[in-house]
Amino acid sequence: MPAGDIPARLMPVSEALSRLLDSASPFRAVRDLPLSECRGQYLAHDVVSRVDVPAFDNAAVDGVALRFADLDEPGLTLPMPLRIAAGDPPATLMPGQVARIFTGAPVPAGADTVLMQEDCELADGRVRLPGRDRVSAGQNIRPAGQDAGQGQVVMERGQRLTPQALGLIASVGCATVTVNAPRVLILTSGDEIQAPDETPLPGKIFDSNGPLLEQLLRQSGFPDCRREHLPDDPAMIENTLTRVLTDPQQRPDVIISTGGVSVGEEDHLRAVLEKQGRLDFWRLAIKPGKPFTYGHVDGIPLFGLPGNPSAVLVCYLMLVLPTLRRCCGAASVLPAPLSLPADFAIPRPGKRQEYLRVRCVNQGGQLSLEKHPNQSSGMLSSAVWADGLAVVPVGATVIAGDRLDYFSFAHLLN
Ligand SMILES: Nc1nc2c(c(=O)[nH]1)N[C@H]1C(S)=C(S)[C@@H](COP(=O)(O)OP(=O)(O)OC[C@H]3O[C@@H](n4cnc5c(N)ncnc54)[C@H](O)[C@@H]3O)O[C@H]1N2
Ligand code: MOO
Repeated sequence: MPAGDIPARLMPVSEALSRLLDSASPFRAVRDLPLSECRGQYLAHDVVSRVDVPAFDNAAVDGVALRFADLDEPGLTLPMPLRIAAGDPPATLMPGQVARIFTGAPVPAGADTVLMQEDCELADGRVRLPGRDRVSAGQNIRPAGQDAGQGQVVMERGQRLTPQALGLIASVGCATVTVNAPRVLILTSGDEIQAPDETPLPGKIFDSNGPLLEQLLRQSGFPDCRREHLPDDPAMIENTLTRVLTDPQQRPDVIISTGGVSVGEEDHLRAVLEKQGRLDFWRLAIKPGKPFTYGHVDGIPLFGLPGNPSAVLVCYLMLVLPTLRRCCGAASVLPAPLSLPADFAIPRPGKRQEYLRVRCVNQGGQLSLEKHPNQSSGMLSSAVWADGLAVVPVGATVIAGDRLDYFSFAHLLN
């Protein structure tokens, strides 16, 4: 499509997402990291357990270990010559005896059941036991390999390293993991943009997209990001792209730009992309975010987000992040939305699928969605007020009580 031509139809969001996911190729950049440094990142390789977890049958409670077959009528009293604490080596229990045992300690060979100390009477090296009818054979024993078996894949490539995943990986004896480590270049654009620490100048605005995108990336597991700013000058945009693509120290794996992709005379990014690389598609039926642009330069994917900050937020969460996750090998790239009633109306059908900045509120135990009164894509205060996005499909109208798909920010960034 020659630069300047405007496509007759806006591409549906679902089609754009399918095309992005289909085009996602695995990241080549990976890095070995200690567990303490990789929270939130995505595994590049499966994690295989080095051991059985637990490594041995162990007591789930503080009490006594015995043979179920030794139990009889209530009141039977047996000698307790053994004492086994967590960390002790394996021991053996003789028939007709019980062992004092503590939570996490190895169940001695010969024992098959553990009773809680509250259910017995311990005195003078002997134990008075309950009757067999009050006990189940095998109770209170956590069997070896219950959590993970030696050689078992416990975490798969593409899975995210949550705190609980890191705990599991440590439990199977792995101290480092290999994570995807794409370098992301954030390109903000526009002659009107100033850094937030500069003196405000007439006609200029402070850059919010740069900090917004950088923190979105960090929070979603992509800490290796760098920012550059582009003026509204095609030659300088070309030079910057050539420099970063040809210098191995700077060459990114992904580029995310903001601004300069609409139809104005100062919107040059798309034209440069077409000249220097390949434009895959442009203009979606999404609100905010209509001028969303996707292409490649020298084989590197470039997501061209619009300049309006809330369009950046929506396009990142709904289109860019799912694609990055797929490049990491993730099977699931978007959370399932909740279906919640709206407490507002949208009387006129729209031509674009709209992502409203909403809050989920609890009224007397019933959850419902409240919409920020100002949905301008130039505003970020509404995105701070909101805790998620509600989706209004193309052509739909809404009356209060209608259910909408709702994605919380916490869930989207989880
Ligand atoms: N004639 C038309 N005009 C516009 C259309 C259209 O279809 N026809 N689409 C509108 C829509 S929708 C959007 S969204 C914007 C997006 O335009 P661009 O992607 O080219 O973005 P810019 O024009 O460069 O910037 C838009 C807006 O965002 C501000 N901005 C840019 N960068 C930053 C930054 N780093 N931090 C904070 N704010 C930023 C910029 O100053 C503009 O106000 O186009 C509409 N126009
Ligand atoms: O698609 Mo734009 O972000 O609505 O203003």
